[in-house]
Amino acid sequence: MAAQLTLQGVDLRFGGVTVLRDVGFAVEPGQVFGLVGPNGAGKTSLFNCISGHYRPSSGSIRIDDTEVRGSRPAQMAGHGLARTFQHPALQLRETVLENVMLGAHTRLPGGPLSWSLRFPRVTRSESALRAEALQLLEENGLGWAAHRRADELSHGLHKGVELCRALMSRPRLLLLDEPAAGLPHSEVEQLIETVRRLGRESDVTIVIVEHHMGLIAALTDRVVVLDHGAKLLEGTAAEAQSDPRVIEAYIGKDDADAAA
Ligand SMILES: Nc1ncnc2c1ncn2[C@@H]1O[C@H](COP(=O)(O)OP(=O)(O)OP(=O)(O)O)[C@@H](O)[C@H]1O
Repeated sequence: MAAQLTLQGVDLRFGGVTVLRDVGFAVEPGQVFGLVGPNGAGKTSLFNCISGHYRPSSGSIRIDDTEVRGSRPAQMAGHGLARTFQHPALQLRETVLENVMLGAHTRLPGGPLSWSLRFPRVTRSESALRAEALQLLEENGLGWAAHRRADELSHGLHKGVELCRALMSRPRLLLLDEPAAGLPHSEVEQLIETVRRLGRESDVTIVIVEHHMGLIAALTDRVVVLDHGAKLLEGTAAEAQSDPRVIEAYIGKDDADAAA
């Protein structure tokens, strides 16, 4: 079942630098939720807190009723979380199919010993997961690339492969960090269709960090705007786009006054 994500009072400090200050919001199960804000606002840092890559200095992060603040990334996978990164990190010398199958490691029976000894139940599960990975690639227009090495593919296609890898864990909560960055217009349109389909067909809650406001407006139910590590506004994408505080945060007060 799609997850509910609740953040309360999340602070993140590195030494004397405050990166996040008292951030709180709730994402309801099945929502597509946007996290926007100018460069350096703290969006990726907040994703890192949710996915266990950073440990918040204080505050609460709950998935459904479970407190997960301070859990490590591998434990977060157990809570149903998967994410993509601003800069996809694929195993470049492996095939696209092998990369996607890596996303399913939490679903293989046994542990590293039974995997390396290739027990029959492991090989049976592996072939079922291989078929599933191929189907995911097909659904996302990447079936043709399954047996290519990852380093033969463009940056845009890496993003598609990374999304398939995240989906292989069958997440209940999916974090997408700037999925449209560096994509040409036609691929952004395709990405919007893909995320819409996910929202319709998969039981998953999606949180997207993105600068592409067209994508945010097309996909999200609600957004939070971060500025200087704090929540500036929560509302619909249209409300965010027309709010003077948000315009000022993006373009600076003097320019906002001049444009008014
Ligand atoms: N590990 C770290 N150590 C120190 N400072 C950090 C660390 N990670 C992030 N920061 C700082 O936190 C602030 C927010 O960075 P972050 O990457 O989260 O912003 P962002 O909103 O995702 O920006 P962008 O849109 O440019 O990706 C920046 O000032 C950054 O330098």
